[in-house]
Order: sequence, then structure tokens, then C-alpha cells
Amino acid sequence: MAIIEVKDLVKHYGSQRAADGISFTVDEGEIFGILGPNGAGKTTTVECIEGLRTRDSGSVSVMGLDPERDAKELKQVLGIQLQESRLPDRLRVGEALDLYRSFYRNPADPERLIESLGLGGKRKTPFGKLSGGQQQRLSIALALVGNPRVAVLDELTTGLDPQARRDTWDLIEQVRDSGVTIILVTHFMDEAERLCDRLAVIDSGKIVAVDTPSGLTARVSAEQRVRFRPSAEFADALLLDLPEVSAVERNGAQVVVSGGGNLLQAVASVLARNHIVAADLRVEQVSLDDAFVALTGKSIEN
Ligand SMILES: Nc1ncnc2c1ncn2[C@@H]1O[C@H](COP(=O)(O)OP(=O)(O)OP(=O)(O)O)[C@@H](O)[C@H]1O
Repeated sequence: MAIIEVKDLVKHYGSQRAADGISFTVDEGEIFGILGPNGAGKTTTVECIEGLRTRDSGSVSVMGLDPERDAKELKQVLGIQLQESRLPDRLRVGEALDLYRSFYRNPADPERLIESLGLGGKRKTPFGKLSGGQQQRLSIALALVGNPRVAVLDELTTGLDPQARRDTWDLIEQVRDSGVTIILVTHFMDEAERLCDRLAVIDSGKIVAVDTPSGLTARVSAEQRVRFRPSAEFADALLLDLPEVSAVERNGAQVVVSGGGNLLQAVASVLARNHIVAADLRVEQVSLDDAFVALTGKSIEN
């Protein structure tokens, strides 16, 4: 059942079309990712859901509430982790939680929250003395302290080391398992692939696709890549003549062949017929990165 519905959302800043007719629904209990390059319109979209920005047109509903009309009610059911949220350096962990708790009618037990987020020994530690990972966990705790039904997490693991990122992912799965629906804004493919039940890919203010991570990669899975180092020189035409092959690229001593169908077998047999041995032969799976490039025509880093 849909807990969030966004329909034809439009938000312009002057001539900048930050959200240009965005529509999607989020089901109750899922981790829904919003993925896109810098400036794609992700933050604009989620801030319209949170009621932090006023949309130009379109409709947004969160548990039947309109973020603009029902802002007060929405605050009671929505938890927000702001991008790069910073607290005063001297504010202690326990004080921050008590302050945020006071905003809600039915807040979570702060002790349990502190324990479950691995901040057990840090109640009296000032924000400025926490590590990056601990600060991130506190910002997640603050997003959850109101016992929200929906939590919006923006750039969850930016700036964290690999171990802290993995710990944070485990934590988010626990939060989802406790029944909270999560919107996750990210530009990390591995994070999206690992955590999200479904993803909206946004580019230039428009939705390019909404699907599961495997559904997105399946859309481009007809494309495969075979890499190898040949034992002897040969002309690209040898492979390009095969119906399975769409492109041949050279990367130093390495040959990269793209195509579809039974690509590996076709390439291997033509090489064998020409007495060429393919060393370090590898077949590459399509990743979410490849799907993103195929869908948007650009890499997420750009
Ligand atoms: N308050 C604003 N005034 C003018 N332009 C804005 C404003 N906020 C965002 N924009 C522009 O709208 C576009 C979308 O911005 P938005 O922050 O929604 O993208 P994003 O996908 O969240 O990017 P990032 O990953 O960098 O946070 C960008 O081109 C941005 O420069």
C-alpha cells in the first residue's frame, strides 16, 4: 500500500527546473531510494515531501497528509535527517535527544534509541567530540526520536569510512525492519544496490526510471562485456563481423568486447579459429552503475 504519493511535482527556481513533473509512490515498509547526480533535483523533491519547500504545482501526499496544508500533523509522523546536519559543538548527545524529543507528542525512549544506535557510552559527550560516524548516528537518532512512520535520510553515509558505512547500512535495515518506511537520498550506487527495495532514478528534474535495483540492471542486461589479453595481434573487424558484437575497444594490451546474445562463446570460438589465446578472460556483469549510465547517458559522478 502506498504511504507516499507524489504526482506531477514541479518546482522551478527562475529558469532552473529543479523538479519538472516528478511522479512516484512509496509503499509502506520499504526503503525507497532517490538516486541521481549532483543537481538532479533529489533534495528539492524530498524537501517538497517534507514540507520544507513550497511546490509550484502537482500534489504530494504522505499518509494522506499534504505537506503544505497539514505541516503540523506531518511533523509528528515524519523523521528528517538533514543533509550535513550540524549541531552546536558543545551540545551533548543526551541533551540533543531530549531537545528533539520535546517536539513530539509520542517520542521514542531515548535510552533505547541511544543503545540501538551504538551511542550507549556517549550520552554526556558533546557533539563536537564525536567521530564522523558517531555524529552521523546521532543525526539518524534525531530523525527517529519522534517515532516516525516515515524517515527521510539525505546523503546518509557521505564522509564515512567503509566500516562506518557498512555499520550504518545494517542500522538502516534494522530501522526498516522495525516498520519505518524510509526514503533514502543518495548518489552512491553500492548503497542504493545494498539497501533499496526500489529506486527512482532522477536526472535534470525528471524521473528516468522507477524499479528494483535488479530490475534496473535487467533493463540493460542485454549488454555484456568480455575482456581479455590476446596472445597475438588481430584486426577489430575479426570480432566486429560477429552478429553478437556491438563494439570493440582497446585498453592498452586489453581488448574489451561489448555485445549481446552468446557473446563469450562467439568471441572465444573466433579467437580459437585464428589461433589466438585469450589470457585473463573475464565476463563482466552489468552493474547498477552501467544501468545508470544507460538510462541517463551520464555517469553519476558528473
Ligand atoms: N534555493 C535554490 N535557489 C535556486 N536554485 C536552486 C535552489 N535549490 C536548488 N537549486 C538548483 O536546483 C537544481 C536541483 O537542486 P537539488 O539540490 O534539488 O539537487 P540534488 O539532486 O539534491 O543535488 P545534490 O546531490 O548536489 O544535493 C540544482 O541545479 C540547484 O542548483
